[in-house]
Amino acid sequence: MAQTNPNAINVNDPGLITLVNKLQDVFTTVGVQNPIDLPQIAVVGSQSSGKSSVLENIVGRDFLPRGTGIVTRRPLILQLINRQGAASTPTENGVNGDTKKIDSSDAASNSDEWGEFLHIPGQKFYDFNKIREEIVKETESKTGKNAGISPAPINLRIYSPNVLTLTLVDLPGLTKVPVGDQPRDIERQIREMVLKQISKPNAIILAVTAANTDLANSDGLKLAREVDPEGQRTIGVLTKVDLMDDGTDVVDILAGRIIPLRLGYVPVVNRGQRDIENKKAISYALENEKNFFENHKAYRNKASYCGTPYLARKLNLILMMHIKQTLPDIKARIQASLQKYGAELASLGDSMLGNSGNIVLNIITEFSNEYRTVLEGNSVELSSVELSGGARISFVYHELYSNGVKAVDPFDQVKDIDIRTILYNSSGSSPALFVGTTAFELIVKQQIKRLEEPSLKCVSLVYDELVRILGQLLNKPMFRRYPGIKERLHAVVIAFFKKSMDPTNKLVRDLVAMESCYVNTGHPDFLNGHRAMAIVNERHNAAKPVQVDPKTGKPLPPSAAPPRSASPSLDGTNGQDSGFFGSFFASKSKKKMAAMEAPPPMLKASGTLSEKETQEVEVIKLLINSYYNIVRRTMIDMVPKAIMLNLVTMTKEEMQRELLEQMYRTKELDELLKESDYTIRRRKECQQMVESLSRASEIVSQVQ
Ligand SMILES: Nc1nc2c(ncn2[C@@H]2O[C@H](COP(=O)(O)OP(=O)(O)OP(=O)(O)O)[C@@H](O)[C@H]2O)c(=O)[nH]1
Repeated sequence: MAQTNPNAINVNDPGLITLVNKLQDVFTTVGVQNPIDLPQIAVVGSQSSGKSSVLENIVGRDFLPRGTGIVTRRPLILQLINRQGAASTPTENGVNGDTKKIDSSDAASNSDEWGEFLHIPGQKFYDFNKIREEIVKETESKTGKNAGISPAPINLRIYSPNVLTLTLVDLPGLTKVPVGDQPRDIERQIREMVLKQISKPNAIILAVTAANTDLANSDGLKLAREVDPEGQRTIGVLTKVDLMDDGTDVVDILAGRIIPLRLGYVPVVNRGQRDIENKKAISYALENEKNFFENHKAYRNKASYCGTPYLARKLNLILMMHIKQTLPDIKARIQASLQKYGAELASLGDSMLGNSGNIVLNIITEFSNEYRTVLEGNSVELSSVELSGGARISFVYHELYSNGVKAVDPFDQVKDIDIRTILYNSSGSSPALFVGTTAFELIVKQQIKRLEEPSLKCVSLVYDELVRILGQLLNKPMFRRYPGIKERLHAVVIAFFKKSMDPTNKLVRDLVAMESCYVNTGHPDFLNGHRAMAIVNERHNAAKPVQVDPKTGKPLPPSAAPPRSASPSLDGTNGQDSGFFGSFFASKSKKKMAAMEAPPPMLKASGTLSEKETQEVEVIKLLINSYYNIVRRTMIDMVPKAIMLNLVTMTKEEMQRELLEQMYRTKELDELLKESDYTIRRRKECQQMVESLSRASEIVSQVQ
C-alpha cells in the first residue's frame, strides 16, 4: 500500500484549522439543525471492537462510559478543538502535530483541557469523570436504562492543547442480539442510525475492526461498503493487534491485499480489559502501543505508520483535505442557505412593531384592496391553471345559473289534461268562445314561480365563492403571523356576507315575483295569439292526409276539405266538437245523463281531447313556451345583476368601511396584533441562522 512519509504530513495548516474551528463555533451556537453538512468522521464497528478505546486514545483522556451491553446508545458528536495554552479564545496558530503531547494525568483536572456539552451551554467540565457521568445521564434521559437507542445526538466539545482538531461521531456498536429489555429490532434500529450518519457524502467512515477477528466479517467494513462501495472515504482501524495469535499479523491488510481502501488502514493497540480495570492511564497505553509496534518484528520498520498518534494525524489530515475539497461546495451551500433563511425572515416580517393602529389599518386596507382586485380579476397572482375570483363567479352566472334556468321545463308538472282543466275552470260558468288568456296567464305565472329556486341557489353559489375568496386571502403568510387578526377578519367578513345575503335574496325573490305578478303579453318578443293559432292550424293541416277532389282527382286546398265533424250525430250532439264538457260527458252512459246526478266531488276534465281542445291546448302551450323564454332570458340577465348589486359589488365597495367599523377599536388593537408563537419562534431561529450563516460566509470568503 502506498503510504506517505508521516513527517511530510502537514498538520500545520493554520488557515484551515482556524476555519474549521470557526465554522464549528458558528454552527454550534445555532440552536437549530446545522444547515451546512460539515465534514466529520463517523466511527462504526461491531460491539466491543474497540471504538471507545480508539476515541479515548485520540483524545488522550478517559471520558467514555464503559460497561457491558450497548454502552453507546446515542450518537456522540465529539468535537476536538485544539487550543494552545490557557488562552480563552480559539488559537489562531493551529496545531503542531509534531509537538503533540499526551497528558499523563488522566483523572486530574487541567485548566487547559475541558469539555462542554451543547445541552448545558456555558458549563465547562474540567473533570473528565464528570463528562462520563454526564454522557451516561444524558443517554438515559432520552433512552432509559438499558433500553433502546436514540438517534438524537449528544454534542460534546473537548478543548485541549493535546488534541488535533477533529470532529468524530461515535455511534452505537453494531449488534445482533437484543439483550434485557432492548427492543427486538435493535439491530435494524442501530443499522439505520449508523447508515444515516455515514451516508452523508461529507462523512468519513472510520471502520473499526478487531484484528483478531476475520476482516471479511467486519460489520463496520460491510456497512461502510454499502454507502462507499469504492472505499473512497473509509479508513480502516485495526484494534487488538496485540491479541493476535503468535505468528499472525495485519501486514497483508495494511498493504491493501485483503480489502483495499483508498485511505488505508491503521493498526492500534488499546488498553485491554485488565488495564482498564487496573486504571492504567492512557499515557501508559500510548507508551505501550508505541513499544509494541517498534518492537514487533512485523511492524518494526513501519512503526511510524502504526498506532494512535499516527491515526490522529492521519484523520486530521484527511479531514482537512476533505474540507479543502468540499470548501467550494460548502461556500455555495452557505450562500444558498443564507438566501433561503433571509427570504423567510423577510416574509415573517419585522418584530419591531410600529404603531399598532397603523398596522391594523394597513392590513384592513390591503385586505380590502385585494378582495376588490380578486373580484375584478386584476390580481397579480392570476393563475393560468384555474379560474379564480371574479372569473369563478362569472362561471356561476353564465354556465351554472343560465343552464339551470334553461333546464326548467315550463310544462314540467303540467299535463295537457291539466291545461284543459284550467281552460274549463278559467272560462268559469260560461263556456269560453275563444282560447282563454286567463288559462295561459295562470299557468305561466305558476311556472314562473318555479324559477325562484334556481335563482336563490345562484345567490348561495356566489356566496360560497366569496367565502372561498376570503379563505384564499386569509391564507397569506401575514395572517400566519397574526392569528388574532385572521380570526377576527374571518368572523367579520362572514358576518358581512351573511348580512348582505338578506337583501340579495329578497331582491331575487322580488324579481321572480315581479315576473309572475304581471304577464306582459305586449312584450315585443311575445308570440301573439293569432300567430300561435295560425301555427297550430298549419301544423294540423300538414298532419292531415291530403283530401282529393273525387271529381277532378286533384288535391283539395285544406279549407275546402270537409270538416271531420261535419256529420251530425243522431243524438244531436256534434261528435267530437261537443263543447267544453263534451268529452267529459261522452264517457257517461245515457241513463246516467238522464238521471242528472250531482257532479262528483273531484271533477276533472277527462277522456281524450277533442281536436278543438287539442288545438287549444297547443296554442296555450305555444304561448307559454314563448313567454317563458322571455322570462327565462330576463332572469338570466337580471338575477346576476341583483346579486352583483346587493352582494358582490356591495361587499366590494363597503368592505373597508365594514372592517374599520368592526375591527378598528383602540382597545382591541394590541390583542389583534399578538403574533403567533410560531412566528416568534421561527423568526428567532431564522435570525440566528442568518447571523451564523453570515458569519460562516465571512469566514469561508477569507479562504481562497
Ligand atoms: N488487548 C486489547 N484490548 C482491547 C483493545 N481495544 C479494545 N480492547 C478491549 O475490548 C473491549 C471493548 O472495547 P471498547 O473500546 O469498549 O469497545 P467498543 O467498540 O467501544 O464497545 P461498545 O461501545 O460497547 O460497542 C474492552 O475490554 C477493551 O479493553 C486492544 O487494542 N487490545
